[in-house]
Amino acid sequence: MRERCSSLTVTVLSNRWQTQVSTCVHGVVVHTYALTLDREMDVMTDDNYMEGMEMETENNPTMDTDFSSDKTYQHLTIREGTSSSCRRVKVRSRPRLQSTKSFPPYSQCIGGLGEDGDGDDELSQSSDVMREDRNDVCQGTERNIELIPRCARDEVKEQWRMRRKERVGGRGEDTDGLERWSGNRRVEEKSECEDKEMEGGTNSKWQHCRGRNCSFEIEEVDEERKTSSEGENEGSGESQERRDGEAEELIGIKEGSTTHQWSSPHPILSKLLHSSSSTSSSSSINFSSAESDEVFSEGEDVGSKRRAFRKSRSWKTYLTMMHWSLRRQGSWVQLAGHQGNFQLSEGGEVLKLYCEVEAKCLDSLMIDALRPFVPQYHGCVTRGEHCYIRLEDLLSGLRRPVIMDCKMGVRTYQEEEVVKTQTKATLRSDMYQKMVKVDPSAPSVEEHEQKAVTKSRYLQWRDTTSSTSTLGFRIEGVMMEDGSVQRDFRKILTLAKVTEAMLYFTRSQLDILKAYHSRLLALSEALKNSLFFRSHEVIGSSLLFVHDHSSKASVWMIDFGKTTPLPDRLELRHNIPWAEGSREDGYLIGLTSLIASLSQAISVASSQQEDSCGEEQSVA
Ligand SMILES: Nc1ncnc2c1ncn2[C@@H]1O[C@H](COP(=O)(O)OP(=O)(O)OP(=O)(O)O)[C@@H](O)[C@H]1O
Ligand SMILES: O=P(O)(O)O[C@@H]1[C@H](O)[C@H](O)[C@@H](OP(=O)(O)O)[C@H](OP(=O)(O)O)[C@H]1O
Repeated sequence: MRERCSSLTVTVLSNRWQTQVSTCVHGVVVHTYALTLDREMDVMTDDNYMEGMEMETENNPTMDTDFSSDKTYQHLTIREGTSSSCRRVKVRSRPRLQSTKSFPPYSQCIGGLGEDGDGDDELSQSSDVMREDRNDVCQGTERNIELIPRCARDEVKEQWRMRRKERVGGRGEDTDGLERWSGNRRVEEKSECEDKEMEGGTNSKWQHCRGRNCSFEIEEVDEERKTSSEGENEGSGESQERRDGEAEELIGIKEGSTTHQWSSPHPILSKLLHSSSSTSSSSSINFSSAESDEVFSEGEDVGSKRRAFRKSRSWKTYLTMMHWSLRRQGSWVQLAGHQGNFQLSEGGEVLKLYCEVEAKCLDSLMIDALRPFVPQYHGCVTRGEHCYIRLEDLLSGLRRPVIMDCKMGVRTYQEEEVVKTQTKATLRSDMYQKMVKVDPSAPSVEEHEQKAVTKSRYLQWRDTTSSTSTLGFRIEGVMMEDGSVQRDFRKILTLAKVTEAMLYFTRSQLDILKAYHSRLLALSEALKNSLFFRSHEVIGSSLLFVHDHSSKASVWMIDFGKTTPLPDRLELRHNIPWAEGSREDGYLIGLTSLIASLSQAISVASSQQEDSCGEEQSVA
């Protein structure tokens, strides 16, 4: 006989809600725990968030009723049937973002199917089997050097180029570097078959991958909305405003991601999941506001899901809680860099395709003065045929993050690339085409004839057409809270324009600007004390600026794929221009420019604020 009961406990604590949902089916308790929500339900706290769902047998002795036993809190407990057990909240700490007080407005939900989405599927399916054997996880890099004799990233880049060529068919080369991100918001999800073989510990018989789980939640909550509006509010006409609000919430879920675990699938969930997964074939989804509708209606068997859902009305509450919980998860966005380099992972991590150079840098950085400025590095993991480095997801927990990627240094090519060009140059027609697209007069006569340029020629040209050569950094891209991406900043040449970009990026919010400014000053201090910095040529590395509407802002050093150790006893100053053979990278020139630009932006924003205060006073 089917035995089903559920309980929901909501603990109101100050301005947060802590909740636990427990459901008992067949004598087994499924509970969602530790949903810690702000009252506005959209502010993620940095140090506390819902980690997942677990399953226990009802007689499991490890019960924990932390929340309900706390007498100082108000309680709202809704119970049907018998009670359940709840395990201790899993709290994960991560470096704190600097808090400020402002709340940037956001107008739309983010999302976006980026270009090339179809191709992404192919790649993620072919290269990422996503069956993570815990035994494959190796700390450090030694094992991976054996596993991957050459940098997997090169192979993947090559694959992308090949695939791009195939896709454009007879038209020849990539015309605008589509193997790289155009900056659209992107979430890599796992394919259906991968769902079935999700990574898991030895105890886990069945696990649900975060990507699939997300789409399931979206579909089900969406269905709930449809069902209730049809069944209960038919004809009453829901206001568009509310629908929009809900859609926004749903996007919030879709972007979110988490890994939930059950030791066996709940029958209803299983059914719903089955219907969900069997209708969704995408293994790689890019969300865009323009195409988000497709995400919702992707060949779904709406009727059957509706029927299933009607049977499980009691799950409404449960799903709503899941909805809330998932909103707490950050959304993954890759603003710049190579397509196919990243994968989502569970537990606030992202996986970046293994590169020995980068892994070695990260190893060193974890014991360096720069550690607080670098995403936590958790060693490597093998997935399918590739090895990945496990990095802290710097967007984890942020909602509608606003991001800026600044590529640091006065050059983005390594000295060896220049030498290579002089000895055996590989001609790149894709780079020639990118060049011509921006400036048809840029290639030399010879290059026009060849319809190709060398990589170092292209990179040098790119550096001079951006602020890289002059200011020691360039803004690779900016993504605003609505998901819109600006890549035109790469053409900026002057500090005044960078300042304008800063004001745009921060919407002139003083607190955010100040937070960034002081973080960069702190970084500047740390760089002085860094052995790593002194002994490495830092090329093509970025500073990732991240803030969100909840007044958090921080800057992180990322991308060490072209950062190489110097020969013994050679130390760089990093603040002088490059001359061939000097290996100077000009990283500090870039940092100084960024700090100067932020100072200017702070002055501008302060006077804007004073002006508006003055205007208000004169009106009053
Ligand atoms: N640890 C992280 N947490 C969150 N986002 C990240 C992280 N690392 C990278 N990203 C995102 O991915 C983008 C590209 O990162 P990165 O520069 O490391 O990639 P890449 O492919 O090596 O780039 P490039 O082609 O410039 O060498 C960044 O702009 C950022 O949006
Ligand atoms: O930004 P753009 O104008 O598209 O140009 C790319 C950019 O300079 C990348 O830094 C570079 O990758 P690396 O940093 O890894 O060298 C890439 O080379 P690639 O095409 O060989 O990957 C270029 O195509």
